[in-house]
Amino acid sequence: MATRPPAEGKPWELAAHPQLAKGKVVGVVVLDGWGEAPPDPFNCIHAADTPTLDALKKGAPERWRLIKAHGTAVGLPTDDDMGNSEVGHNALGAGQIYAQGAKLVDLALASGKIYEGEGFKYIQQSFESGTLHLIGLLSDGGVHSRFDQLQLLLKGASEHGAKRIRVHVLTDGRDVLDGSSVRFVEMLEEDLARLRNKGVDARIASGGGRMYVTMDRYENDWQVVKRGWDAHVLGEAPHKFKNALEAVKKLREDPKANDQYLPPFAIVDESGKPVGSIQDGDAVVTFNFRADRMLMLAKALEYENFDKFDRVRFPKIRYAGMLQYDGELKLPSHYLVAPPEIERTSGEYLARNGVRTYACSETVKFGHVTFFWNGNRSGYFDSSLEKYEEIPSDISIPFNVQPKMKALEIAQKARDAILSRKFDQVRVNIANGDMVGHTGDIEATIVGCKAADEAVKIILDAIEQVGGIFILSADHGNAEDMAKRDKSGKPLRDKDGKVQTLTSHTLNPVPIAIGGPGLAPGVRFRTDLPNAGLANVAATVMNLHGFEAPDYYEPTLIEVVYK
Ligand SMILES: O=C(O)[C@@H](CO)OP(=O)(O)O
Ligand SMILES: [Mn+2]
Ligand SMILES: [Mn+2]
Repeated sequence: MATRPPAEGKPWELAAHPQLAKGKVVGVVVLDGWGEAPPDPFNCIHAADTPTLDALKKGAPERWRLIKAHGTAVGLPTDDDMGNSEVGHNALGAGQIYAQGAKLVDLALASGKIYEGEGFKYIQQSFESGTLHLIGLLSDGGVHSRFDQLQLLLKGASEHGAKRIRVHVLTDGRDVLDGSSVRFVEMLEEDLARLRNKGVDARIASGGGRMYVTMDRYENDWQVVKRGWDAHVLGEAPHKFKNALEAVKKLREDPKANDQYLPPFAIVDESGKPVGSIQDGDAVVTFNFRADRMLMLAKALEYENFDKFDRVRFPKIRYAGMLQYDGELKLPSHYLVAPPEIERTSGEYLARNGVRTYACSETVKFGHVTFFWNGNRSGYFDSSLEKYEEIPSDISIPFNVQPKMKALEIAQKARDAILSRKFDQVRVNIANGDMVGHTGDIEATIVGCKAADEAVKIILDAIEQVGGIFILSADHGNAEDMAKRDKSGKPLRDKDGKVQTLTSHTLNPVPIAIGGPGLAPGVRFRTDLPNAGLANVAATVMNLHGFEAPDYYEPTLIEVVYK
């Protein structure tokens, strides 16, 4: 697994592909949360009417195959780690496999290097007289954060001088089972009790469900972050409890409540005063390693000038992210672990070789085909060649109520961009399989999958009209399996006999298909790369644009064979 590409000093100019012509319009479609699994009542993709994708599958094995989208194939610590959008789109765009945030944090904690870095030394200056606040997702999903890393950080910080620690917990239920928040809070309380026994004043101070409190992304809804700010920083929330276990248990009693959407809560003392609001002189660490859903809070914590909501108070704190979340904005400016240096992405190469790119998605996935695709870098490589367009997502409407999301609008934008002939690459992310899949609502997910298929048809028709090429794949699984299963693959049932809903991503491979009238007749998938994964896609896309990929990229999936 590379930590840096061996590219230093290499030219940016890409060699012409010996057999494939330049100048074709290439449609790049990423279906979010769209894996491949056996037919089953809990496989929403199978259950949905998806004639366009079914037709592509018939092109196997020459023009349809499966590729890996989880675990070490995308730079995660182990092959038990499910895929996710960040690592998935990073790999798709970068063409190389990088040790990702989760892995880098593991290494830094295991070696103790995390405590020697600039970021830790910076926050450490607050330990003598201030409180250390840890804010993040309470989960072992491994997508945004991991509980064992929080445990190690708590222990390490206390051993390195933190005397007063407050944890602000965001409950998950999206990367882990709904209801697991209770167990995570219990486990965290056990750890904090151990710290108290050692003389550290350590407590949970506030919290809320990740989708309703704090962890919004791509500036979809600043109110989500404001709720978090109020609870974590100001210590103000509509619900007040004496401890966090009582909080999650009580708040979950509402029949409509779930971990993802728990309302914000603050922990208060006997006199009703918050036990852990954030004050001048305190240190704050956001302990998620993944960027997208921490960036908005990072802005609120770090930017002196900020107008997204009224912060009421802007305490003078020492703030560090677990990682630096945005390499272009250099945000946060202090961080505990250096992020993967994702360089020489296909987006940058293609821009430097004159390829004109249009990228589009709706807000909730917009950064996936731009920021993540380009190696966690915001902005354009060359604004004269690129156009990124965002379609506003529905706000405050659950995705199972509006499962078609903006699939049609994205497809129409892509169609127009293709037909305009102003772009060589038209890249989209279609969100339904993932966003609706995360709700755990099977019927709605089936509707969402059908809408995604219809969107694909619009894009493929446009490619047909301009004599172009398409390449379609996905970033990880989700909608193809909505049941938690035992080792043999049988759905697990709860105590009432109901099948346990799987709201998370999966370990499944994802399909990849190529086609279109512009694809040279002899192009087919190679058969010598059975273990290929998402990182092999970038070289493939470069070939479709008529270029050879750099030699240090993961190999292309295609070959040209004249029969
Ligand atoms: O919603 C998210 O943040 C993650 C799941 O935690 O999904 P994705 O990786 O598809 O963005
Ligand atoms: Mn995704
Ligand atoms: Mn997802």
